[in-house]
Amino acid sequence: MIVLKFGGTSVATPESIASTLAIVKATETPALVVVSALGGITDLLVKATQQAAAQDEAWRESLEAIESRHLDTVRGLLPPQGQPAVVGKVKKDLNTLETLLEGSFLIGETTPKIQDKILSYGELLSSFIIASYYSGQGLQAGFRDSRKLIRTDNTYGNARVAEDNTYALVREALDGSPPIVVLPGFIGATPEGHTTTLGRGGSDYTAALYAAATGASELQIWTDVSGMYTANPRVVPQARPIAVISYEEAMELSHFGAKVLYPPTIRPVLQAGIPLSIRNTFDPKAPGTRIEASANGAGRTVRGISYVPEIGLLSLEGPGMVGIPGVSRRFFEVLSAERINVVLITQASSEHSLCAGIHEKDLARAASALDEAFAFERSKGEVKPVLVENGLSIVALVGDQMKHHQGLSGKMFSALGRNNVNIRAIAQGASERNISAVIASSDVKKALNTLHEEFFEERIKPLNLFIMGVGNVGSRLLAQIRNQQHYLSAQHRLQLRVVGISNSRKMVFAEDGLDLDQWERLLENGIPADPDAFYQTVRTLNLRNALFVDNTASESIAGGYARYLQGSIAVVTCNKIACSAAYGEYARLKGLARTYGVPFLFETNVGAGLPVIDTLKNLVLSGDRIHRIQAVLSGSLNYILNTYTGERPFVEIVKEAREEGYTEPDPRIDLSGVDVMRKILILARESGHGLELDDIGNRGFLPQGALEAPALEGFYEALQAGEPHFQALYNNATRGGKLLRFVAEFNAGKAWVGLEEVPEGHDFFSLKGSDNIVLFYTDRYREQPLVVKGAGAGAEVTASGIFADIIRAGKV
Ligand SMILES: NC(=O)c1ccc[n+]([C@@H]2O[C@H](COP(=O)([O-])OP(=O)(O)OC[C@H]3O[C@@H](n4cnc5c(N)ncnc54)[C@H](O)[C@@H]3O)[C@@H](O)[C@H]2O)c1
Ligand SMILES: N[C@@H](CCO)C(=O)O
Repeated sequence: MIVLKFGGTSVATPESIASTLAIVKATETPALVVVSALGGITDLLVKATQQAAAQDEAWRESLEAIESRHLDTVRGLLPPQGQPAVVGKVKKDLNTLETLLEGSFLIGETTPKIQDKILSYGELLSSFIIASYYSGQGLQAGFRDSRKLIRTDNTYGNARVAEDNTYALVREALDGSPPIVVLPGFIGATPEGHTTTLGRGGSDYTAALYAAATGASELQIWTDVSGMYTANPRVVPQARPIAVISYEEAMELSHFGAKVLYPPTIRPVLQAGIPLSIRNTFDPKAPGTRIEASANGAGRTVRGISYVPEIGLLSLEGPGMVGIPGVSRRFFEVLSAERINVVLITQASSEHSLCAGIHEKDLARAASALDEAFAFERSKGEVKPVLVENGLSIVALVGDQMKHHQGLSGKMFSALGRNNVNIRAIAQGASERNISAVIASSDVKKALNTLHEEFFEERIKPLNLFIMGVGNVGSRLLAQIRNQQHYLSAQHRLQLRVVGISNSRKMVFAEDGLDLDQWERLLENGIPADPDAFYQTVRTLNLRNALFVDNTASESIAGGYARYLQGSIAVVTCNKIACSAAYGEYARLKGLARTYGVPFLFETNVGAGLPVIDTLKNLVLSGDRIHRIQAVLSGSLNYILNTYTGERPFVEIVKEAREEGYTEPDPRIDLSGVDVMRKILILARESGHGLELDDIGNRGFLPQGALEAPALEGFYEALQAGEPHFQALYNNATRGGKLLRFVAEFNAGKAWVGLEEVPEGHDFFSLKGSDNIVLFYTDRYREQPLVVKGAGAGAEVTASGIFADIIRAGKV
């Protein structure tokens, strides 16, 4: 014997009922098929009853809707010649239903007993129609009325089943029945024959009773999802069905949104050791979830993640609670007297406070009852008024095997912490089957996805990027990300999603990631740019593994890093302003990154894509000490000084460097030496020296007045006018066989930058194009420095340096 149960969604339409036929045809026989009312009918029956009891004439419309749903179903399923007999019986039942509703309407009330009778027609009609349909399709199928088989007490609405009595009746009644018997779920009857209903999850319970009574080989619950999922798939799209789960785990997980099963109802089959599976009527090939009395040892430690929304916390606190027996008893007695369900309890061993999580709707009632009960202690200052917090939810890891593994709660809380999810309360019972955390409801989506990723997704980790600045560097970065997306997800399990983009005019967001083939068009059609609104959107979207990338040269954007870091959002930047601002600001940002455990990376601040800062960090981390740094750190100046021979005007070459993307957006920052000052300052700071920009000497080489011009055009004119000055500099150097280099030096705690003539054989002499070079002299590299050399400017190499920082941040 096998028992199949089809829920309301599986029998909602003629098409879905046809799907059940295919499943029943393929199943072994003998089989019992338990069905719910056609989807939506029970709600309509409840509505009609309430309307009738309220003497609202609209009950007739509800009844008409009920009638037409059933008659349409008959017409949709049965051939014309088979319809009259079935329609006749359906109409007869509908007439009785009408009489019952009419009665309620006339008296102006209903009772639980009448309500049960009315509700029973949902299942009675569906099972009869389906049995008729099956037999018309060549199955040897019959119908039995569950009211004759399931014996209950008279607790109408939630009747208790006399199981032994029921089992005997079932065995007797089914003896000699056809291979397939269709039965209504949810209903039973008292010994006197009065109709009753079985309460929440009633049809599952009916099916479990039939399976236990007949000693079935399996109970299959057919629904519209492919089993119990690792998390609610509506919140966590990557959630997947759990293959095998224990009864206890199913109980714990049953809290989660999509209520596939109400586990208490399946107790009879588990007691009888009958396996149960949850299957999808609309995807019958999917294996679904198998629930076993004990699935110990099989599969993972964490079986699923559940959550309970709309939770409030009550905290009772005060010095008068310490060491006084009976406080918690009174606390819970008050809640119990108010019939308030307690969902979660915590008390610290200091005994100074007691905290309970309850459903939000009960919060105000609970608080006033508790305040009243502890009024005396409050008046003496022994306890404080009850603290009430709402807007909370519980997220929980569930798994029988968790108790055998240390480190799971550590992993859970650090994953949540990394993503800025604040934990308000924690509970873990000694069974260790469930670790629960109370968090803000606004964090639930992020928390569930984070935990799912941590415990179930060995596959792909998403990185959610918010990119500010899409000029030379930013646009190259987007192109590189687009080209590399596939490789990263295939080879490194990283899914890069660009969720937000802004330039100084427009910004655009897409939670699932912008299409990088058309980001220009999307941005152009975006909303007006506003860095504060950008930040607010990042916070509102509240995505895990979020990264803010700054490709601007803007001071105000750099001024916003702190708020991102405080929100546990990593910051990657090629903008040098923050790290070369006042030392206090630099140190504050690094401190925030440490405090919030989130990366703050700026490798491209020095040497563009070259690994200069990373090399320096590794030297310092491994205990080396930096004595001296000698470097050429300006790609644009090196390009200009390498290209200038006195033949073409100096200013023309400056403009060329700008067009090549070597200079800052404002080339005066390069030509004045400020860019190089910033870079050597950052290297000095990373070496452990708290220098300020003003401490750095600058032997500039521009003609007088060039930097005083208020606008770029005036600056270019001054360079033009200063051509003889540049020629003289060039000639002086080359006359002695030397070359001009703009160098930077840090030595014994001091730093300076300036133009120098370097002779042949010098490390800087052969430096080509826009190359940079950095020589580190340290404890370990005393005579022969550690050298980093290569292209030190250009949008492409800079973008690749930012990209490397993004990956570094993503792998943390
Ligand atoms: N070019 C290089 O070789 C190189 C190397 C290392 C670092 N960098 C740094 O890269 C950064 C960008 O350089 P670029 O050449 O791409 O500049 P760019 O002028 O081409 O692009 C700057 C981008 O930032 C946007 N922007 C500016 N101010 C903004 C604001 N307040 N709000 C929003 N968006 C704003 C602009 O609209 C533009 O999209 C600079 O900080 C520079 O120091 C460049
Ligand atoms: N403008 C910078 C870009 C790299 O930071 C330079 O010329 O080196």
